[in-house]
This record gives sequence, C-alpha cells and structure tokens, in this order.
Amino acid sequence: MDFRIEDISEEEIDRRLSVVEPLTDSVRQLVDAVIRSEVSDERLTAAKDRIDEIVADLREQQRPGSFGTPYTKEFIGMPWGNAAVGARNAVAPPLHVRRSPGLAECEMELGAAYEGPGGCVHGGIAALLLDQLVGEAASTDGLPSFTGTLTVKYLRPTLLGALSARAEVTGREGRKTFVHATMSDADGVTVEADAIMICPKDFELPTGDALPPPADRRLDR
Ligand SMILES: CCCCCCCC(=O)SCCNC(=O)CCNC(=O)[C@H](O)C(C)(C)COP(=O)(O)OP(=O)(O)OC[C@H]1O[C@@H](n2cnc3c(N)ncnc32)[C@H](O)[C@@H]1OP(=O)(O)O
Repeated sequence: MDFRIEDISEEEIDRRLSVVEPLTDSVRQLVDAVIRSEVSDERLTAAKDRIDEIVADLREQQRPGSFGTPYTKEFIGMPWGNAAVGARNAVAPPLHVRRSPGLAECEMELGAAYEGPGGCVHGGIAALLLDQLVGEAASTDGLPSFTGTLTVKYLRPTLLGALSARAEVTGREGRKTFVHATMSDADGVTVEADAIMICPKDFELPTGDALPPPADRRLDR
C-alpha cells in the first residue's frame, strides 16, 4: 500500500481541491453528455478530436502508475484517485462521506453513467459504493481495514437518481470489524450489505513524533 507522506497544510489541500474538483465535475458532465448526446455523427467525431487534444495536453506531465493515497504529517489522507470517492476521479460519483465513530453516511445522485438494468443502478456500482462506505465506517478508529468479505443483498431495483447510503460498525473481534450497510431511495432500503473488514496482520502504519496516534488520524479527505 502507498503511504507516502506529502507534507502540505490543510489550506494547500483546499487550494488543490478547488482546482481539481471543478475539473473532475466537468469530466463527469462530459461522460454523461457522451452517453446521452443525440447530436450528429459529425459532431460526435469533432468532439472526439477536441477531447483527444485535451488528453494530449494533460499527458504532457503525468504521475507514473496510479495516484495512490498520499498523507500529510497530520495523517490526513488524499485518496484522490479512489474509484468511489476520488476528488480527481470522474468515475467516482461525487460521494461526500460524513464520518463519526463507527459510522459513515452519504447522499448521492447517480445518473446515466451508473446504469445497469435500464433506468436502474448497476449492481456492481451499488456494491462498490457500499464497499467504500463499510471501509470508511470500519476505519473511523484511525486504523485502515481491508474488505475481507462483502455480502450484498439486492432487495429491489434501485432507480437512478437521489440516493443515500449508510454503514455502521456492529462489532469488533481482534483485527476483524463487522459492518452493516444499506443503500436507500426515497421509499426505503434497496440494497443491504454485511462486511467483515480486516486490519492486515503485517500492516504497519508510519510512526514517529510528527504523526498523531491512530485514534486521531483522519484517513481521508
Ligand atoms: C478509509 C478508506 C476506505 C477504503 C475502503 C475500500 C475497501 C476495499 O475495497 S479494500 C480492497 C478489497 N480487499 C482486499 O483487497 C483484501 C485482500 N485480502 C487481504 O489483503 C488479506 O486476505 C486480508 C487483509 C483480508 C486478511 O489477511 P491477514 O491479515 O493475513 O488475515 P489472517 O491473519 O489470515 O486472518 C485474520 C482473521 O480474519 C479472518 N479472515 C481472513 N480473511 C478473511 C476474509 N477474506 N473474509 C473474512 N474473514 C477473513 C480470519 O479467519 C481470521 O479470523 P480469526 O482471528 O477469528 O481467526
């Protein structure tokens, strides 16, 4: 796992987010527009050429591999490439998770890019988002947990649109944390999941005077 330290202030994090979040939102708009556009083939081809130019521009300076999760010395994580919550990842829905001890919650708007059955959320997307949320709930004690087992039960189709999700720790046993999660629409729960989250035995967090104790660490931002 990538635990590189990037020693920047919270103000610098906010400054960087103020640049990349609008860019990511624009790319989400682009994805949605491509899916639903009904302009002529000529205009679609012209759009492709313009997008290729932008891609070439961005590729002039690229980070090798993936973004990883850099941390500040205060251990605030920046998982900005993350597939569910990444601030720089247009694949991620704009998922803003609220955390409190043992609990993670969020609201989201899932549009055309997240479709499985016509008009409904893809089951894999529901599983992805609930997987993220159980990880966030399990990690509110400052120690990261990996998903060992995630059991997902689809109770009824989840229509695309405004949704909420919630994950709550139901128990801990050694390095294992048990979490229950739900995804809901306006009429109630559509998907539920149970997870066994595990803090790996050989996992070592960076230590040192400059770093806060695990309980005070914020694993993402
Ligand atoms: C804030 C950030 C949120 C991010 C959320 C993102 C969530 C994710 O997507 S994580 C990515 C997906 N998950 C993975 O890639 C995990 C891959 N697997 C692994 O790395 C390892 O198998 C891991 C960490 C799960 C367990 O490894 P290890 O630490 O060696 O476990 P091990 O010592 O064998 O077992 C410890 C306990 O867990 C149990 N256990 C081990 N694996 C599993 C499993 N897959 N499912 C359930 N229980 C398990 C064991 O039975 C044992 O229980 P007990 O203490 O009662 O005997």
